[in-house]
Amino acid sequence: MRISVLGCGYLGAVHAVSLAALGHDVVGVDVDAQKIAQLAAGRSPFYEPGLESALQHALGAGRLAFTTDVAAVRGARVHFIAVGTPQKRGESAADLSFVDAAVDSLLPHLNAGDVVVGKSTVPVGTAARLAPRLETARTGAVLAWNPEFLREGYAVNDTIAPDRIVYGLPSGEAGVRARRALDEVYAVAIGNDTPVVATDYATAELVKAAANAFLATKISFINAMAEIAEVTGADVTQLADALGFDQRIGRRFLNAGVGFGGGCLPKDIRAFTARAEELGRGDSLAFLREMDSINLRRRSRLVELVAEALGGSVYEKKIAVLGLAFKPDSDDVRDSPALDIAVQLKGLGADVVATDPQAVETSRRLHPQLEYAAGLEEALDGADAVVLVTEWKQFRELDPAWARGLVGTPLIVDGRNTLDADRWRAAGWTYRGFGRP
Ligand SMILES: NC(=O)C1=CN([C@@H]2O[C@H](COP(=O)(O)OP(=O)(O)OC[C@H]3O[C@@H](n4cnc5c(N)ncnc54)[C@H](O)[C@@H]3O)[C@@H](O)[C@H]2O)C=CC1
Ligand SMILES: O=C(O)[C@H]1O[C@H](OP(=O)(O)OP(=O)(O)OC[C@H]2O[C@@H](n3ccc(=O)[nH]c3=O)[C@H](O)[C@@H]2O)[C@H](O)[C@@H](O)[C@@H]1O
Repeated sequence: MRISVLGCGYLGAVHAVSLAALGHDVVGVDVDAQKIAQLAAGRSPFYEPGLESALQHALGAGRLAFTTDVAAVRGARVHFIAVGTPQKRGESAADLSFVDAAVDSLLPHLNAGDVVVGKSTVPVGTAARLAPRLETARTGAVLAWNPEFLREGYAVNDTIAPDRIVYGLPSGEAGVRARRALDEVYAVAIGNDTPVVATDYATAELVKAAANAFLATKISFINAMAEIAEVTGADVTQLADALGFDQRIGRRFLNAGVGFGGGCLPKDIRAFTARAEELGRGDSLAFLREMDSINLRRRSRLVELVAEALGGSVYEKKIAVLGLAFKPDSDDVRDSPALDIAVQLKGLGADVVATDPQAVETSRRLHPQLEYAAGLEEALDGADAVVLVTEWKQFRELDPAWARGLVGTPLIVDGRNTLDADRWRAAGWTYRGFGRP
């Protein structure tokens, strides 16, 4: 099937490449000429495992093209909207201007029978607001909403083999047409028994908001437990293990630490609360504000813990910050707890040297004032304290004996509770966990 994807960022580029890998003919469109030039040349504009090789393969097979010219969508049967929906500056609500612009840019190029499919995460009510535009422009096209649940770091696999597919469809014949087209797009996953939930626009939009709200709540719940563990001497990692054996709770997303960041969970819970308030149901989601506060508190608490461990102040102390990305296997530093902590420490007068296997360049663009090290050895050299904030494999597997030979003072603060405390202590380190002794 011929498919277009508008917006070739973390979501759209992966979507375009993955659909081409599944055998579709795909054109990716973006307003960012530099991004398009990179993609067209077979280079991923961001780090995502497996993306670049799949991109090169699809380009080589002639099934994938990239352009800034939206007219190139002509002839595609399905048009995915994958543009950003960032938080509005100074507000909690989502900025939908990119979605509106993308839909409007498509209108002159649609043919009767086309299906426009929203993938971006949007406040409930957005699809119902946009659908009449397709009718007014007499395009003969229909609108569906098909939220995306991929995780960065696993994005290609999550797109090719999702754990569920959700369609928000219009009623009547239009819905039947949209469903038929989407079933064709996802024929491989459906053939592999992936559950499909076909529903109305509002439910589909809400599934996405609710999923991210639930994940954020799970993380903030365990981080609230970490706060209590800190003052009682309990161990939050053992607590999480014990809770996780209860099948109804489950162990995943119960890792306490510096909390959640990224381009999605933080902005999505804020947009959800803003939308609930617009709908007169602010009370229903008031708890999400608390989840946000717990989450942000973890960052400042880690900074305090580092200061405490250094005798009260970080001023002029050399601190090696291990990690900048919001999670391992990504170069994404949008609302990253790790980068935020590095900036806070620097603001308190610490001599911060930060390193990350993939996110140094993305961090430098936002915070050129920080000092970055290309590798672990340089970051650890002479450090008064080491702070682990993104649990990359190379940091989890750091050898405490080797690291001890490099630092000035063997003090480690484990912001992700990911190291073996006994092993580090046995190697002569002062180990500080985050919600565990
Ligand atoms: N990053 C992720 O893992 C996931 C993101 N989402 C959602 O997907 C959406 C996109 O997120 P990201 O890809 O992370 O953002 P992003 O910022 O990486 O990418 C958005 C892209 O859209 C482009 N764009 C803006 N206006 C355009 C227009 N009128 N026409 C064509 N392209 C345009 C931008 O230049 C940019 O390349 C958001 O709603 C996000 O919440 C959903 C699931 C996963
Ligand atoms: O809407 C989105 O964009 C996506 O947001 C998240 O995916 P992602 O942001 O890639 O990353 P996650 O694996 O969810 O991690 C988010 C943050 O939570 C943190 N986290 C995760 C798990 C945990 O136990 N503790 C914890 O602090 C991570 O370090 C990271 O900062 C969701 O998991 C995806 O399903 C969703 O599609």
